[in-house]
Amino acid sequence: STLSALLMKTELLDVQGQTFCPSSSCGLLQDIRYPFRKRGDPPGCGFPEYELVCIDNKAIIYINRGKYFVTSISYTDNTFWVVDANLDNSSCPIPESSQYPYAYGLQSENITLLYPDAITWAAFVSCSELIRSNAVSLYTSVMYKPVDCRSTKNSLVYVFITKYSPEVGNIKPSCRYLSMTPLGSWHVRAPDNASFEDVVIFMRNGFSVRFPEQIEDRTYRFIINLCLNDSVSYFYTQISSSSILNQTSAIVGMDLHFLRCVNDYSYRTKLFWTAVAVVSIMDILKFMIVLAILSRFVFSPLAVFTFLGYKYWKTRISIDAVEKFLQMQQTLSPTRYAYTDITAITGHFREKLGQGGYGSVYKGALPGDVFVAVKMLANSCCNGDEFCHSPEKKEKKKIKIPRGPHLSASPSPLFCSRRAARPRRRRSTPTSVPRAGQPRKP
Ligand SMILES: Nc1ncnc2c1ncn2[C@@H]1O[C@H](COP(=O)(O)OP(=O)(O)OP(=O)(O)O)[C@@H](O)[C@H]1O
Repeated sequence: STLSALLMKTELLDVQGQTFCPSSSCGLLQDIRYPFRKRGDPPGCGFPEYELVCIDNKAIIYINRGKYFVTSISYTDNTFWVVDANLDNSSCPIPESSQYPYAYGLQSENITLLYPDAITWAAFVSCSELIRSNAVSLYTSVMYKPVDCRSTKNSLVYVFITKYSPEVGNIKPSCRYLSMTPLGSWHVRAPDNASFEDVVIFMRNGFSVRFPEQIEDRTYRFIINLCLNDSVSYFYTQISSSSILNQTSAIVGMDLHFLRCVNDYSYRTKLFWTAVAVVSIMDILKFMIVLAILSRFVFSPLAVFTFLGYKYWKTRISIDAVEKFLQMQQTLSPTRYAYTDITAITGHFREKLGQGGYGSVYKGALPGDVFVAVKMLANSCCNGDEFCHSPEKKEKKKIKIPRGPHLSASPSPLFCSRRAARPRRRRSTPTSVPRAGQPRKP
């Protein structure tokens, strides 16, 4: 069903309006298709030898200029059943064939395609002498059965059954050949002693014709070449189309087109399924090759570029973090304040927060209500060296640990590092500060 869907899809994709060889019917005869063709079908449909003409709901085929009705077709057995169209409706019909006696089957020099599937044949002869008893031919025994309804005084008509190869060359010297016809099929054979009445029944039923093997080989090559050309031209047509849909469907459509073509000419035969298998394998190979090419030239570079991009992005992020940090540090750089500023910031040293080793710490407020602690050096022994040395060290230390919690600490404009070279810190006690609460000018 999937395949049918694909084939139907291909039908939809066929924008060229190309005509394939759909099966047709004629009267009761349904599903007429490859290797048959109907008169008027496009060239390439079926074979000329298998051309059928539908007249009055009857499918007619010409075999060696003989006209026959096709009554049934068996695509599984590669046979079809025909009845002589010139057989009259009288009770005394004989084949009207004016053809040369069949050397073998129905073939002639020009026609090598159609072979009867019948084993038994009826041969009609006209003799100048009475044949009294069963005659024995050179190779096989044949029984001459009189056809009284066709005989005259000077021409006595007989019929005899022969197998495989008609015994035309071995008829009696007093007899001349009239006509012959195959009877039945491989399975349905006329008995050796069949009477004329029996032969009439057989003739009205017709005989089976098969598709010979050698045509299939020739046919296979023909079909494959035809369908390859067809699908290639389909591909170029699609590629040169202005529609993107058509262009993208060119590659897949080409395969489906090919399969559909083979199916039309060789409906679900061994050839068709072989073509399906070959096309499937080719498609898998094509897919793998395309995948390998894409991996080599697209996916691999893409993965490398993605990785490099990711690395670059990560680096940018960390650089941005450092830049941000450094910018923040600019606001922490030491600022010189006048004493009047300090008094304004601390509100005239209104609120003392504590006492350190070097001086008292007061609460202050910078513009924008930023609260700071202000230490007033009251007990410096080192001329403010602490203010000069410690900030650099502090900066470096901070860069190494950019996300430390101290970054968000409120800035202290008068910040004094404990790492500054100074004497071992003394515990701050009120008694150790000589002028606690009386800050001197910094
Ligand atoms: N930001 C602040 N907020 C509130 N109080 C503070 C603040 N900074 C300092 N103090 C008070 O001031 C006192 C002295 O602080 P400081 O940092 O000067 O101590 P220290 O390190 O012992 O001094 P030094 O470095 O001069 O030896 C603290 O004990 C604390 O009570």
